[in-house]
Amino acid sequence: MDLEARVDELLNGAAKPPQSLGKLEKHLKKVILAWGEIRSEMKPHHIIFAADNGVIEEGVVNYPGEITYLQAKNMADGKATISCFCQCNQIPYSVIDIGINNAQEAGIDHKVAFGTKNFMKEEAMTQEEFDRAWTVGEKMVADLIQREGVNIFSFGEMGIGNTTTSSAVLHALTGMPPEFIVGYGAGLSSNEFLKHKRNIVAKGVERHKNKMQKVEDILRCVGGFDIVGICSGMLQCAKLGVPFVIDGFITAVAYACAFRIDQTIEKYGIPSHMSKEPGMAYSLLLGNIPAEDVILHANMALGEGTGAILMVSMLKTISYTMQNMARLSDFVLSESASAKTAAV
Ligand SMILES: Cc1cc2ncn([C@H]3O[C@H](COP(=O)(O)O)[C@@H](O)[C@H]3O)c2cc1C
Ligand SMILES: O=C(O)c1cccnc1
Repeated sequence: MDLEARVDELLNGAAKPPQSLGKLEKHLKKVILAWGEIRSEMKPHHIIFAADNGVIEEGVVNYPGEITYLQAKNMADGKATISCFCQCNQIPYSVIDIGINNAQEAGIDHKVAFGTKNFMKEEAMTQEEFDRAWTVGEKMVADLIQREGVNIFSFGEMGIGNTTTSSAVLHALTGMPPEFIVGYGAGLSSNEFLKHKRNIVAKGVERHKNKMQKVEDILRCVGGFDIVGICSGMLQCAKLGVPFVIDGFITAVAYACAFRIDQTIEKYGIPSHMSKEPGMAYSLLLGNIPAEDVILHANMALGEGTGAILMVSMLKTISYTMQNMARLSDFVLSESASAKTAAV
């Protein structure tokens, strides 16, 4: 029997009506097919990349840039939302400083630079900075697989200005007008604010349009170090046969970029939560994940990866259940019931 048939047997042979665990069954099947074998243990790890963005000079955020460092520190100290979600669900996590604009320590130091440059004035990063950020994402994933046997990843980010850079990347990648992509980000605000943010996204992309033929160039010109790290991390997952969970607008944009670079990534990306940000559903769809496959619609908009942690927990639950519950073949039916069942 091939692997797909064995997974179907695992799911349909459990003592329950077929497909009664709905989308959980579908996603567990995707995880197992990504692994290439049925495994009894799920070993998750959540990676949060943190970096600052020069474009916040343009007034596209409601918070000071210092929050990136302070919240990344909170994360590393176990005091942020994502830390509590991870602790409560016993999921290990790492906070990676891939470009925080602060000399003090917050998480694991892989700082490429003290934030990107303002893309309204120049390219967000140099080619050398891009290459280093790319390598950080690849290496983090490869090391965790090799050292700790991680077999499912999830990603999150921390970076004031990240909904602006992600919107710019998505706009440059697809041509989709900013009106359909740009949302409020962290903090509720006015229509005027939204119009200004859309304008910055449109102008920033326009400014660099002649240099952005490849996805990598889009990320380099208008993206952020964290988006680059997530994108390369996802591609590394696919290369090494490990599935990953997608949550949040920024991570979904990184997924859309990764898909554009290598479509085999589709076999490895598992959706979790649908963010309030308007470009989220579209970003997933670009990587062939329809909105109906997203299990959680909780109106969260955080970016740290809280939805991913809930999804990993659900995947662990369904995996445990399929391996430990009774089988339909274990039922010992009375003769009359067997005759009835046979007749159905
Ligand atoms: C206290 C605080 C904690 C956060 N945790 C995640 N984000 C989220 O908000 C930021 C993106 O929104 P924008 O593009 O509007 O800056 C990212 O850092 C994201 O992770 C936070 C934002 C704040 C203020
Ligand atoms: O959807 C997200 O990922 C998001 C929304 C608001 C702020 N930060 C992230």
